[in-house]
Amino acid sequence: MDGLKRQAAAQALEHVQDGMKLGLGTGSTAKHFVDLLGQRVAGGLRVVGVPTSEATRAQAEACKIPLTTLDEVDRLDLTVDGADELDSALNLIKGGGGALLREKIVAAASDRMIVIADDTKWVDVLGRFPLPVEVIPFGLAATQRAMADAFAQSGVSGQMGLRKGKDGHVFVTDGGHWIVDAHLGRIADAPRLAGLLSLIPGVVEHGLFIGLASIAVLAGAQGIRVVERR
Ligand SMILES: O=C[C@H](O)[C@H](O)[C@H](O)COP(=O)(O)O
Repeated sequence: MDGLKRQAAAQALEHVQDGMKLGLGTGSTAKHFVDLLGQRVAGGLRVVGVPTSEATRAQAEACKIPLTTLDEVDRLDLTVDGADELDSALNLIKGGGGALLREKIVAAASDRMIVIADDTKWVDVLGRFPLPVEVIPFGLAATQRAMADAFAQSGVSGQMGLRKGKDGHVFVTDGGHWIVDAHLGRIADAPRLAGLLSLIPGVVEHGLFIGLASIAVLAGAQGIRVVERR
């Protein structure tokens, strides 16, 4: 699986040109991209990157990739990031690693977003992967009740769980928030659910990325498949 992730990352690297401003994704697939990009930078490629997490920042610094921020640059040319699930409309579930908020800010500030993944992430309908929703700790129960209402209005239901870290404590995001994972199974109308979740005051951001990805590079046993958003 790791080999497939690296193949997808290598293919995405072909879209990178000298002088580009890049969004650098987070997760085990994006990690390959940052690693390969670092090799190109060492070979003379000139780019600047905006990392989508503290983990990616640390990796990029170790690879000597020049970094910037969204305060210093206007738009980014391209973001390359992984996904937990994607469908044929190139709508995504992201946030399995807890980086969804910065990932979405960076993707939204980019002219293009390329999603890199092994082809097990490709699904007919989003939702088998639990949907991460980043929330403010204050008023958690009220936020979860509002989330349950949003689920009902968009025709889905399921258990919600507050994410815990490996140490058993509540997982805290880079932004200091918590994550509720919603086990919905099948999200028939992801754009509608995305809109409803965005209206809830205690929800900082959710892991549905609607209309942000322009290209998906999927690596599988049969080779690489490139899908463009219609
Ligand atoms: O928060 C994490 C990100 O959204 C990741 O891009 C996503 O979880 C996919 O990660 P991986 O490439 O490790 O499967």
